[in-house]
Amino acid sequence: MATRWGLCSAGKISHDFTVALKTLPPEDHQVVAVAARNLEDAQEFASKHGISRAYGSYEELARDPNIDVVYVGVIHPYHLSTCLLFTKAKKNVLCEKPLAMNAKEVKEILASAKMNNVFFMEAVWTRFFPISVEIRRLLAQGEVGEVKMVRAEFGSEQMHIPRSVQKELGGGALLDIGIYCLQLICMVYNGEKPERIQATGFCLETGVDETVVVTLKFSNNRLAVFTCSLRVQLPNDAIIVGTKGIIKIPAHMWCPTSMVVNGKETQYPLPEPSLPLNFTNSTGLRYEAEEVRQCLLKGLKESSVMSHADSLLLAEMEDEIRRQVGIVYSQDC
Ligand SMILES: NC(=O)C1=CN([C@@H]2O[C@H](COP(=O)(O)OP(=O)(O)OC[C@H]3O[C@@H](n4cnc5c(N)ncnc54)[C@H](OP(=O)(O)O)[C@@H]3O)[C@@H](O)[C@H]2O)C=CC1
Ligand SMILES: O=C(O)[C@H](O)[C@H](O)[C@H](O)CO
Repeated sequence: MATRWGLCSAGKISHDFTVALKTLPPEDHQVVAVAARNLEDAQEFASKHGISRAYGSYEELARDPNIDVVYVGVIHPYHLSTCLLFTKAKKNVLCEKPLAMNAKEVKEILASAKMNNVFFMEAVWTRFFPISVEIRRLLAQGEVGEVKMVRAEFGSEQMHIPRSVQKELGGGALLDIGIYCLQLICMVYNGEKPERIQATGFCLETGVDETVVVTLKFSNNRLAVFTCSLRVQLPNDAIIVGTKGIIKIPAHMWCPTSMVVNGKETQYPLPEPSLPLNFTNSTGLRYEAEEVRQCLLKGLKESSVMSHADSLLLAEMEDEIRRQVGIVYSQDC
């Protein structure tokens, strides 16, 4: 039976997610409903994508009994309220990254998911790409020895995008794109808490971070460094250096289609989209969707690849980095 998806928002990433689902077998994944703040937006989205039900409020989606899982694609200041709405309505949820504005909100969401006994996952889509699966296999089998250094970058010019730069819309490089570097580091170091985090950077006049550089020290003198920026395009690659070898992830490290292991490159092409996409390589959103389906089929409440503990660790590290750089959201007060 197909997994029946309901979409919360008719925005840009909801469009890409829907296009990505269409690259999977229709007997496995169906979008059956979309909800937006305005009914006209939901209806327009539904007609563009051939979705049967359109709602003019998120509450109506929460009341729809014929949905297996809700995809939350609203901007991040609204992740807390929407996730609580759906978990309390006993809906399984896949919520876009970052899961929330801070660790306090993340804890509230995860507690509600647990209390209501629903599946819940932060949509860190990178973790489900075939390259990420292969990296985890290579690391587990010791192919590059003990990892001593991870370096990652994500910088792109986003000064014209309101939600990237305005504080009340959840702007800031770290939460929007730095999170991809941080999640890679956490994945490689197996969810270990760093012994030390040192962050430096600066804010825009709006009070959100434009560019941040972070170094992290883990046990046994293992290091990581990452840069994120809303101002400049960076090489946007990543490298994992072990005592016996090197894994390189060329751009775009957050949605990779090629990898170089000890000098040997392998390509992992993505399926072509049926409609133009808003973001780079978005048909790769299919892999996280399939992970959700597999978890639901097994009756799991969380994914072992992007667990609740992984989301909390990310949020706590983001809080610490923001504390050092001086980025404060209204949600922190
Ligand atoms: N995994 C990935 O590759 C990507 C993930 N993302 C994540 O997805 C989320 C949405 O990003 P994106 O789609 O680009 O954002 P959009 O600007 O397209 O907004 C998404 C939706 O959020 C709601 N929204 C927007 N502004 C407001 C507001 N001022 N007040 C209340 N609700 C608002 C709207 O919902 P409605 O339709 O109901 O009106 C809107 O459609 C972010 O959290 C982002 O981090 C974004 C891009 C790529
Ligand atoms: O998750 C992402 O990839 C980012 O949110 C977007 O791609 C970025 O903000 C460009 O708008």
